[in-house]
Amino acid sequence: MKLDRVQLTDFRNIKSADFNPSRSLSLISGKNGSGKSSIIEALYYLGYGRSFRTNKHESAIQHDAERFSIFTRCTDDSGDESAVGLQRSRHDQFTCSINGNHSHRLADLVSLIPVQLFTPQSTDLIIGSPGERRRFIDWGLFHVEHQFNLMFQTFQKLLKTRNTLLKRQANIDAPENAYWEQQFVTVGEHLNAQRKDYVSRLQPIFNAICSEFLPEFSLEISYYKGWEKDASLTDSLLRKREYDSKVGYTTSGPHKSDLRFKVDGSLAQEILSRGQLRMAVAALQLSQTKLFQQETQRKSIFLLDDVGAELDIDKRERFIDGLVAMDTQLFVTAIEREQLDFIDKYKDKKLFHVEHGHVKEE
Ligand SMILES: Nc1ncnc2c1ncn2[C@@H]1O[C@H](COP(=O)(O)OP(=O)(O)OP(=O)(O)O)[C@@H](O)[C@H]1O
Repeated sequence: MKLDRVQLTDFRNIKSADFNPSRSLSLISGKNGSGKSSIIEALYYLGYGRSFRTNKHESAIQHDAERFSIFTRCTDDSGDESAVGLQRSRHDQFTCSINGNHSHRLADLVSLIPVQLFTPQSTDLIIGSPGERRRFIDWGLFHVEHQFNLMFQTFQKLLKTRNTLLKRQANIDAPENAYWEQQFVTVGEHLNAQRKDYVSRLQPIFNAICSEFLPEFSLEISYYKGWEKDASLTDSLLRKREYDSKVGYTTSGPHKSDLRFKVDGSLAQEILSRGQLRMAVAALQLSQTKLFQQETQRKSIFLLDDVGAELDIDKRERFIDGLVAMDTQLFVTAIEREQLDFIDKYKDKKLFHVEHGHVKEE
């Protein structure tokens, strides 16, 4: 997917912007508070239907405006053109429009435009909560496995049902409840198998990229399924039944799965510096981009916010080289162009300057 034109209206401090990004690399520079991250946030909305900075859509609507809108003309990987729009008002639910057809289904938008993001907070992928890492794996599965979203939504519903039964102290073995338990196990084992398989496909790519990005360390990534290693989910649920009833929720299952990063047997966050952790995250994201391309023959859109704050100059260059070589459409923000002085070597690039919410091509 490539975005050919982007139009923003009443998004944060951007009253109105209309620009044609490069199909390869767009550098967006400007002073603090000029609106660079707002552009990245708006593009992220196209890929996720939400912000990465806030859960409140209202915060992204320009003060005094009723709604924001984000519109793009894009070309997919088979050369078909689409017009995609998204609006959020202070009151409505989510609505998007794809080639004139309106939809309230987030999945319609999200499956169309695959977007990845790297920001100063990206180390959370390693040091943050397991939920961050599950979302990372699930992004890959969502874009690769057609039925993944349906299965994931079904699992969430089954988990909710099981937790409700546990809270009510219901007898899980009663015939009317045993059905739900069985469904939970079937879908849960399936979800686990897909995640495990995804991580095993990602591992060799990650190892190869890490040996280039962090050659001084041997970084290993492993998958924890969310319950005891050698047990089936049925056995684990049975073993924890009494405890789960006491606490009122399910303590084992794929909703507890995680990724673990280790360097010589120790947790990566105990060994690596902050900059090295960022490189590990960059390697992880590059691996995911590569796997996504290999398995779908599609290209993703990559957003790199405030790259100067994240990585030193050769790491920045290596990361951007990797993304450009994979033909992702890349949007990079920096306070000053000099933070990316190596950028001159890229042929197909565009430079944009942002000032008080106005975007101008240089
Ligand atoms: N809802 C809103 N309406 C109008 N302006 C807003 C809104 N939300 C944030 N702003 C303002 O938008 C401006 C742009 O913020 P943004 O985070 O995009 O800046 P930036 O260029 O990325 O800055 P930095 O380099 O400091 O990260 C800020 O001055 C912020 O106060």
